[in-house]
Amino acid sequence: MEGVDYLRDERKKSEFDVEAMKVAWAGSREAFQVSDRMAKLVANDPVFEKFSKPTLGRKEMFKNTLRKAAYAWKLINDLHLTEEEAKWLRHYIDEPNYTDLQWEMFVPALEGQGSEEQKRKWLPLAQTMQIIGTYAQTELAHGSNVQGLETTATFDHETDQFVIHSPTLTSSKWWPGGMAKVATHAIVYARLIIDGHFYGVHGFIVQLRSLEDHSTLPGITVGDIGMKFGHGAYNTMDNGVLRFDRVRIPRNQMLMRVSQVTKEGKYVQSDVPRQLAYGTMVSVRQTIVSDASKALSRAVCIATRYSAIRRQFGSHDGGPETQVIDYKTQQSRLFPLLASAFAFRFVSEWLKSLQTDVKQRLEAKDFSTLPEAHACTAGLKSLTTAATADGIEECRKLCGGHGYLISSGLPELYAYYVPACTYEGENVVMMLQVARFLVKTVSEMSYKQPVGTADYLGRMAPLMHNNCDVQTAEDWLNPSAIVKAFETRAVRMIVDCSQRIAKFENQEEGFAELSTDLVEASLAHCQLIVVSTFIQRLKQEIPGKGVKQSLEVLCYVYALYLLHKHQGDFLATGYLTSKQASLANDQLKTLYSKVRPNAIALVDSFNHTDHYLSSVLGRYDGNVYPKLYEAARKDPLNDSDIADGINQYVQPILKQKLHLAKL
Ligand SMILES: CCCCCCCCCCCCCCCCCC(=O)SCCNC(=O)CCNC(=O)[C@H](O)C(C)(C)COP(=O)(O)OP(=O)(O)OC[C@H]1O[C@@H](n2cnc3c(N)ncnc32)[C@H](O)[C@@H]1OP(=O)(O)O
Ligand SMILES: Cc1cc2nc3c(=O)[nH]c(=O)nc-3n(C[C@H](O)[C@H](O)[C@H](O)COP(=O)(O)OP(=O)(O)OC[C@H]3O[C@@H](n4cnc5c(N)ncnc54)[C@H](O)[C@@H]3O)c2cc1C
Repeated sequence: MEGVDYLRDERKKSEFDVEAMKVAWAGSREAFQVSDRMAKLVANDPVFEKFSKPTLGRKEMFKNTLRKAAYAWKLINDLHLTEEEAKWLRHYIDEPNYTDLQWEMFVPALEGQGSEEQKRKWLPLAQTMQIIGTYAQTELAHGSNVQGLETTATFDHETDQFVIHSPTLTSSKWWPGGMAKVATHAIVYARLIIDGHFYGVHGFIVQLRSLEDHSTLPGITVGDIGMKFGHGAYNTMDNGVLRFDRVRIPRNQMLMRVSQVTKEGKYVQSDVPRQLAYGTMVSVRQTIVSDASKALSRAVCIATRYSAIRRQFGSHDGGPETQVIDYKTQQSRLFPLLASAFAFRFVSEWLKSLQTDVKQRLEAKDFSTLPEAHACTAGLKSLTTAATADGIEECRKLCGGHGYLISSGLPELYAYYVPACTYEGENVVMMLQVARFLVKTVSEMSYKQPVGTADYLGRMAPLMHNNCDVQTAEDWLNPSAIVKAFETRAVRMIVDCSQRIAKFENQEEGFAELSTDLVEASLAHCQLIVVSTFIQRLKQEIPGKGVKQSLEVLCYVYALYLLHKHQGDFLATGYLTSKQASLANDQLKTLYSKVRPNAIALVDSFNHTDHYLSSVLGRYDGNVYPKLYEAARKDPLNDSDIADGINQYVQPILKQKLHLAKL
């Protein structure tokens, strides 16, 4: 039998309706249709071919990406694609480039932080790509600490302008995507100075390049910061370095929604919180959570299909060897990742709806949910990107030696994905933001009832004293037992930290001293959000034969896997006994055997095309070995029998050996 037959047999074992599961994964039939249409459009167009990418040099690779981005823009216009369709199109092209910054950061920054007048002027230019923008916040010496940025924007009363300046080497903007070679404009974050007074960091729209010939404008020095980790992965992007030598911009190019500077040089704070200036980061963090489920599902799809094809050991009487997916150890590494992909998908949908709600409230000047939205996006960004990056690497290992080949698709995926743990808020720094929110919520509880994702803190008294009543492994198949365990663990960890901080004379010192425990408590809070969201999702109607049941199994796998992984926390907080933790682990093993017959159908439900996966190991048809052989034959080193350099550097050594032998 060949891989093709193995996957065909696997698909026959499925106990649920795969087409209905595709809709559940996508969120709705309409969402499925849009993404499916765009996936096929990209997969079937030779312009978007990407198998040759790993063999291209940096310049060729960059140019190739520009060509694809230009073609994509043409398609978007010619086919009158909607905003949603255009997003999916860019997603499936699967090559980081300047348009990510244009659409995910530049346009949202204008929308979220521009005044009505500024939006009227700049948005149409950006939305029609008459200008191309980037988000220039991070500097050589400061990324996480936004208030520590050094670039200055000094108001000049006489000319009614701001003077943008890089006073030190370390103030050079460093990292912004698309900035080195493409962006014509940037939203530059700088210290606002009026009459020698510092008014905090603000965003300014600065033109970098001529719209006529693309040359850099006077006073601007800009370039690429150099090659990044993983050959093809993120090197299609021109992350840049930028310096300003007293560049002048009109006063009305400071983003003025949150605060304004008048012609007289007066600083006026609007009636909106200053944190709205961080709004672009909040919205992109939500997109990053959604991207995590896509990246993880991609790696899991490759590893699952290959695990069903790969056979090692266990042959009796000349029969076939065991599929590696049947090894319990393989299942215990793979299936929690499969479950995590679904968990992240559902939590990202929930986060999107939270974001929409916050946006509507902000328009009505209701800022009450902003701190929670910030904590949720920061925490979930951190949780999902860390788990996804680790998960992709685990999938590579699950594919054995072949996972190390570029043609497996996994090394490039990892290298593309792993900076998500750093960009848009370094993950530990983000978890500390969650901790601030939680500690503050606890400290305010005497006069303010916690709401939303923190409402369980309001049920602190029972959660501090209850014990788990699970007696059998079956008892763990109960959503309320699971939620209660996660709530109790989180509440006890948060309260413990809060009480210990309170003992310090200086609370900031206490926070710093306990920061490692606080990060763990924040993780416990975020895991509770993901688990609860999954459970809530299952309370909704989910059509299709066996779909809900399969998702229920995955939900329990996700929750009990976390419980097992973090059982130290659960035991230390005294809610569980070691017997109950061990029962959870027993149940987890039973659940793996329920996932097993459905594993291939579950990864088929992601609806990933072979083009998107770009993996010989993860091919839909399972024809792995012939295609691996074919891919290897195509390597440039195999172009000739005798490679360049052999006659020059190897033959002389061989000949010298002959000479020595004669002696
Ligand atoms: C459908 C198809 C889909 C396709 C998918 C395609 C996906 C593509 C994904 C997009 C890829 C885009 C490319 C990647 C680009 C990366 C861009 C970047 O990295 S850009 C660079 C990214 N850089 C970073 O991310 C930098 C990270 N650093 C920071 O964000 C800040 O410096 C800080 C938050 C750490 C500290 O802030 P600081 O002001 O010093 O001080 P404090 O801590 O004292 O906080 C004071 C108060 O403010 C509060 N608050 C804080 N933030 C927020 C907020 N956002 N909101 C609200 N509130 C907030 C905070 O809670 C506190 O409240 P309270 O206690 O007083 O009540
Ligand atoms: C691929 C990529 C693309 C990017 N694109 C952009 C872009 O388009 N625009 C842009 O402006 N920026 C961009 N960035 C920059 C990115 O946003 C920053 O790198 C990120 O915010 C982290 O900041 P940092 O580099 O200063 O890390 P640092 O803060 O220097 O982190 C170093 C270490 O210090 C720790 N640390 C820092 N502060 C604390 C603290 N308070 N407590 C405990 N530990 C701490 C961190 O946990 C980390 O382990 C990009 C980065 C990458 C990698």
